[in-house]
Amino acid sequence: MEVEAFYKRLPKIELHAHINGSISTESIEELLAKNQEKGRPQPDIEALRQWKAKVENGEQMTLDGYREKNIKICFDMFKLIHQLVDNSEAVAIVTRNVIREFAEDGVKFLELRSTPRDVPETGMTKRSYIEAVLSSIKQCKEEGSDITVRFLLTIDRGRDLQTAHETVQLAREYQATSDGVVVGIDFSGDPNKNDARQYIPVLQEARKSGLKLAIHVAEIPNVAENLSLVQLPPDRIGHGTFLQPEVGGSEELVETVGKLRTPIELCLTSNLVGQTVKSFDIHHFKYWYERGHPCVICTDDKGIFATSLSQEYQIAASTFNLTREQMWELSFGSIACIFADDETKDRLRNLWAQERSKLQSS
Ligand SMILES: CNc1ncnc2c1ncn2[C@@H]1O[C@H](COP(=O)(O)O)[C@@H](O)[C@H]1O
Ligand SMILES: [Zn+2]
Repeated sequence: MEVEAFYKRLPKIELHAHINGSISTESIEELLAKNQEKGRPQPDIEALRQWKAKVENGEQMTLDGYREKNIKICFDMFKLIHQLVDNSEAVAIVTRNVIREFAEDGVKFLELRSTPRDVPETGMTKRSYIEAVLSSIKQCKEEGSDITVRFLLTIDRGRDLQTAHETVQLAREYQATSDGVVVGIDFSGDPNKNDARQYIPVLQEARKSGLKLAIHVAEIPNVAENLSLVQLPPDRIGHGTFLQPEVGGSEELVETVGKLRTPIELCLTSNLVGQTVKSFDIHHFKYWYERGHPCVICTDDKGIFATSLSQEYQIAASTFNLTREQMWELSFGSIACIFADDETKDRLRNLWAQERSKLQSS
């Protein structure tokens, strides 16, 4: 079987996908058409179009030494997307499309994450935002999509503590009423903003309520901050780019994460385009994978980085010379890292076994 077809057919787990960062070009067009139809003002997203065109052509990847700049541009892109996704209907459309796109790419279990926003001009509240996401997850389930979806509410480190606290309150509320769909908290946002340590009590409070914690750690170097975050400890680490001493982390960071065996969500293209990693061959995936540490390959923002999960698997396999068998094990091993009960994990493991025999016979 062709490489591309193999990685698409391989059953996969996606655990690190920001809803708005995952927006496809088709969704952008759909939202613009909707605005037109309803006579709503169109946001100026020319810079977003240009960025997407460049990333699709691989142009952003050739930049060197532009870490701060590229990461900064990513956050400017999120602002533009947020201008377009400024009402509950748009949130529902993007979520529905993102789920369908991941399902189409062979993802069988998906944890989405998103920052609840209110936009008074359109009447969107944080609650209607969350409900729009939940309604699309429900709709996809009712349509019989071959994918299980869970939802994490995002605390944006660029916003204040009060907002973070409110997000935890909302997560608690929906954890109790969403039929098991809301399972935890994602801590993310511009890593250059604020001191993450101030959010630790709020994150601890979330954990006390039984919410799982997926925390962006070491997206940029900062030993003191990152040490406090890994010592929480989170249930999963996002990125973990600067944990090792060789890249500006520390022995203590590596030892702590290694001892706790905190799974790491690794997003190769995201780090390359964001320029926190200079080339695929030196991506920290290699370090953690070779140590036998729990590693999960993820996309982060497939819309902003013009990628797909099957493409990320393909990149990891070709960069590090991994066999299809090893990639299979990587995908299978990711089941252990999902935020779900043992019954769900067992169901997925059975599904993987079925898919394996189908793949072998084709
Ligand atoms: C590039 N690496 C990253 N590092 C940190 N935070 C990121 C991120 N990529 C995305 N986000 C976070 O997700 C939001 C967009 O999705 P939602 O509107 O929440 O669905 C961004 O505004 C940012 O806060
Ligand atoms: Zn992320």
